[in-house]
Amino acid sequence: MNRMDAAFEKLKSEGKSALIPFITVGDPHIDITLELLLGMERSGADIIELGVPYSDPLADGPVIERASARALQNHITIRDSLQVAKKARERGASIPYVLFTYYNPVLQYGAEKLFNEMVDSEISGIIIPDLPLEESTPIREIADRYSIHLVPLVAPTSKERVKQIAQHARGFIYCVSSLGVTGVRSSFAANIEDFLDEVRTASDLPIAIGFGISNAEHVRRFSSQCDGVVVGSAIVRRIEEALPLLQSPQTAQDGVLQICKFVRELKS
Ligand SMILES: O=P(O)(O)OC[C@@H](O)[C@@H](O)c1c[nH]c2ccccc12
Repeated sequence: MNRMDAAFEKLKSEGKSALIPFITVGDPHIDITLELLLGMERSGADIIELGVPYSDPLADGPVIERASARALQNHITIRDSLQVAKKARERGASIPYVLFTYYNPVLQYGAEKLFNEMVDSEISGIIIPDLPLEESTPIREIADRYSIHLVPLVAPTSKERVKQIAQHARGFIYCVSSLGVTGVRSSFAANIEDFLDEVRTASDLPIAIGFGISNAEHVRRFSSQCDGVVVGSAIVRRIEEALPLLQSPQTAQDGVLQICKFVRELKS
């Protein structure tokens, strides 16, 4: 049983939905990432998406694009993401982590090597947004060998592909709430509840929703229908706002606490 499966099962038995924050590794510094992983867990995060910064984040809006640029100034790599996950485990972190990376860094690093090291870092899953179903078989076969979940994305436009994607899904199914790129939204696709029902009937796996979820009301709205709710840009934007605190050793902890306070609000 993968750590992620256990987390979803436990939450389901408690009638709860997973709060799944996304942060970019190394934004603004790898030591801050470590403190955020531990602090967000203490603040109610149930699963954390660890974003590997990339120079060409096609599916990302401006907030995460800027976070990737800040992290790349520190030359953050996939290896750093694996190491910070391992350090968090050594510091007592127990919630599941999902590595979030575009396909190119996976190819550069070597898929076999990556999955082998993900086991060592106790990372439970991976999301590769620009890996289409048609090209995903070799990666899924490696992932299955290491019992790591290759989590697929489905969007309202996926239509009949939802069934195909669901058949090959592992871990959970990431439902994108609306078209376009990541980023805070005030409204979602009109038929979003129908879309979620469609995904629900296509698979027994947990389903999580992401894109634009930015406050406790959004989290509450989707928690009844989804097993997980992903919040990225709204958290990353608070990291950006707290940069002056985070970038000075004397006040970094205050900055971390500010972000953790927001996570606690989302979980409330
Ligand atoms: O930032 P948002 O709107 O809260 O959406 C989550 C998103 O950040 C995270 O899951 C993610 C970051 N980059 C992505 C690219 C594609 C799909 C999902 C993502």
